[in-house]
Parts: sequence; C-alpha cells; structure tokens
Amino acid sequence: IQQAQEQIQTLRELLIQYGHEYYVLDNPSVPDSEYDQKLQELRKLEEEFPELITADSPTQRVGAEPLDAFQKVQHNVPMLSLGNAFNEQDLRDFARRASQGTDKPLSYVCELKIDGLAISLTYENGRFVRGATRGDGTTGEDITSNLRTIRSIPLSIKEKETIEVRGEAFMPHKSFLALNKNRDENGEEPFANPRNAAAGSLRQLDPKIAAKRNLDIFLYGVGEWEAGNLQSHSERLKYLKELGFKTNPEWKKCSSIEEVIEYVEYWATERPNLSYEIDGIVIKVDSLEQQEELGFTAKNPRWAIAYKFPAEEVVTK
Ligand SMILES: NC(=O)n1nc(-c2ccco2)nc1N
Repeated sequence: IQQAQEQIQTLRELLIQYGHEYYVLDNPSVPDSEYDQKLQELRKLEEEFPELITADSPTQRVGAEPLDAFQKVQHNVPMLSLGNAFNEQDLRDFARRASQGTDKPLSYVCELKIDGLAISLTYENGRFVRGATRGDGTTGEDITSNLRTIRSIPLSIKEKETIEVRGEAFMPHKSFLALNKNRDENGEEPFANPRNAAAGSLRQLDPKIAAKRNLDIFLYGVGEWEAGNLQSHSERLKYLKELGFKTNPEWKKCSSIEEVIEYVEYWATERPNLSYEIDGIVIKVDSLEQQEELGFTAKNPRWAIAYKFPAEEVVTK
C-alpha cells in the first residue's frame, strides 16, 4: 500500500501539472493521449485503494449525485455591480470624480469585461471548498459541485490561509456553437447567447451536465482574505496567476485616462477576434488604499466603471 500511495501521489501531481498547462496556460507539454492514459492509471489505482483518494485528485472533478436544490451562500464582502459608461465623456467624468476623491495621482487597471456570470471561489487550507454565484451581491447560490467541473479551476492552491477569489465563468464561442448545434439536432431550443448558456449550465442540479458544457473562467479579484497584504489590484492579478488561477492576459495598467481611452478603442475593433464574448471594458483604480478612500455610492464603487460596447447581434446558429 505504501508503494501504491507513492504511485498515486506522483500520478496526481503529474496530472495536476499537465492540467494546469492545458486548461490554464493553454500550452500543453504532453499529447492528450498521455494525459488520458495517466488519468486512467490513477483511476484504476484509486479504485483499488479508495482510502487514498483526496478531494483535489483530478478524478474527483465530476461529482456523482445530482443535488435536490442549491444552498444559499452569504457574501461577507459584497459582490458589487459596476456603474456604466457609454462614451468617452462618461470615462472622463469618472476619472474626474475619482481624482477629486483622493490627493495622490491615480493609475488604473483596464480589463476585458467577460460576458458570463460573476462567481466567487473560496479556498481553505489550500483546498477548493465552496463556489457561489453572485446572486443579489449579498446572497448567492452554492454551485460548488458544478464549478468543480470547470477544468481551469484548481482544486488546490499553495495559499494555506482562507482566501476568496472572484471571477467570471463563461462559455467560449466554440463550446457555444457546438452546444447550440447539438441542441438543434435534438430539437431543443438553442441558447440565445453564451452568457445564457453558461448561466443555464451552472444552474443544473446534476454536475454531469455542467461537466459536458466546456465552461471556462477568468479570475479577476479577491473578496475575503484576512492575511492579504497586497497594495494594488494589479499585484492581486499577478498573485492570482501565481496561485495557478486562469487570469485574462489582456489586462493593462494605465497611468492616464487617455491611455484608458486608447485601450477601449483598441478592443472595440479587436473584440471580434477573441475566442469568448466580452461586453465592454472594466476600469479600476489600481491602488487599494485609494479604492478604500473613494468607497461606494448607494449602488456602485466610485473606484471602478464598466465601459459598455454597443450591443451586437450574436450568431446563434
Ligand atoms: N465581467 C468581468 O470581466 N469583470 N467584472 C469585474 C468586476 C465586477 C465588480 C468588480 O470587478 N471585473 C471584470 N474583469
């Protein structure tokens, strides 16, 4: 059994590394056949020694039993909704208001606004223990078993303090078109757009259905993190990547609103070349101290804004 224990440990670590390269870095170091063969080996060993199975084993992604219902989850740090900007003047107004709320110079971080659904992931002792929807910002739904099926979500991380991270779950274009083709062939109603398809997939009570929908996620923020001591949003993005999370590579630190406007204009034309849907650009004040200083209006943070692209009709066939 000691020998089996070592074999299982080695296989598990290897498969977690291969999975990270394939699903998070999009840069596999081995062919799929090698991954599948190693995974089969691990399954067989775990079948022989079930007491050696751990929650973060790659074989434990798709839970067995469907749920009867989703439990409710309280977000101790509310998941905010962002105010909107629709043109350059709105962006300039946002920057002016922000600069009036602090006496130090401002820098911003621009991020693609992924058109999916906002998600919270909690890790305790380095293990993924709970995943939830945003809900109304204070109360969401526990969809842990569905989120475990998203291959780019690590089931364990090196941060041992409790940390809650946030991001956007989404359905890539390729998965969306394949899903609607499949639904069409089965005489089912196609999904209107990738966001609805992602939301519909994560609302399934049976994780086996979510597991087949090829969903993905980009992490972009931190909620609860007692031990957190980073000073800026950009440092957080780097730390999320270091922890093994999938972060969107297109984020950019901007030191002026002119730079922000350039970034927005660039992606307004580049957008159709992305492999996933975005509905705008999110602009955040980079310094966490200045975010604190700026605080919130009744509804939205003063330190962030969502620039919305004009709606485009999405190809559904
Ligand atoms: N949807 C999306 O990509 N978002 N959403 C935020 C956000 C929402 C509230 C605070 O930050 N950030 C990004 N990149």
